[in-house]
Amino acid sequence: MRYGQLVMGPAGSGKSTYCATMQRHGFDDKRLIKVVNLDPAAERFDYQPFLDIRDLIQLDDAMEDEELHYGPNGGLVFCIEYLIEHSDWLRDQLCGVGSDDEEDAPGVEEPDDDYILFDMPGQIELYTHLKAGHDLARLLESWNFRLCSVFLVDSQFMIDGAKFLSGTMAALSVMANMELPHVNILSKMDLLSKGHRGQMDKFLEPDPHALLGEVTNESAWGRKYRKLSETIGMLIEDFSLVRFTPLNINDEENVADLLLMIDNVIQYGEDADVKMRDFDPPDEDDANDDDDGRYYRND
Ligand SMILES: Nc1nc2c(ncn2[C@@H]2O[C@H](COP(=O)(O)OP(=O)(O)OP(=O)(O)O)[C@@H](O)[C@H]2O)c(=O)[nH]1
Ligand SMILES: [Mg+2]
Repeated sequence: MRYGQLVMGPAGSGKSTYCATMQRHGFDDKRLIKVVNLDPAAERFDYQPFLDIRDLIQLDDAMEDEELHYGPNGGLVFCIEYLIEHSDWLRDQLCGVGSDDEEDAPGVEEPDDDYILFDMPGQIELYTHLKAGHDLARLLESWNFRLCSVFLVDSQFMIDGAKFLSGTMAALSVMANMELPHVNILSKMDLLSKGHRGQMDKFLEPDPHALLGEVTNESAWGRKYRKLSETIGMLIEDFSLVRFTPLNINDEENVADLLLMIDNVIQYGEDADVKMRDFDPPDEDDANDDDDGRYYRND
């Protein structure tokens, strides 16, 4: 089985830093977490990429091409579409050259629990409404990846009601478009002042009505479109659609908890063998033993 996180979010929200942090955390924990760079415009990152889209196509290729003449934004979208059109390249790199997973060819060895983070570009429309992000997720799933969308939003942009709503709507669009289990992260918590950190608490278990009160009283626009804002608030609340998990990359416990949460979402580790051990027969009145006198342990 393969496990993957598609790490998405607006430009500069901390995606590459998140990948580097998780890889380092895994390393300390003797756990191999690979990172694939899918940002054709990336210049530097602090992780060891297992695979790099720039070996297939670079942003400059799309921008300098005589016929294409893309600007940086269209160029980026072109590169991801190009990657999907050349999915053989990606599959060979991810699953081994000549691998034929789609047909479940006999003799192809499945790697044990491959765990891969995909560091995506900050071109948010790739995930909110274009087909490219959605298609990439389906491709990976067809190669036996169990995936989770990880959507990062910079916590500094989420400190008032209006910004929170707009970040929430972006997260909702990604959820709807990607059709994957989804985790939202408030990144860069270490940069928030103490005061702002306190303010942030109300967004972690959001009460859309309270937030909307704040939004709708703020401006003439807010008052005029009060009903619309209220309906959006109800949508968020009724479906419990959006939750954010804060991340301070300097707090190891925070990093470990977040990774565990995502592991649970993609059911990583649940297929591990259940090991049985014999213990001395427990006391007669010990209520915790199993019928056959054995304890079960999953380690
Ligand atoms: N203090 C602090 N800085 C951060 C954190 N995450 C990212 N940064 C900084 O924010 C800037 C952008 O971070 P990246 O990780 O490159 O963000 P990105 O989302 O990969 O950016 P793009 O790929 O350009 O969209 C860099 O200067 C990082 O050092 C964080 O958790 N704490
Ligand atoms: Mg990046």
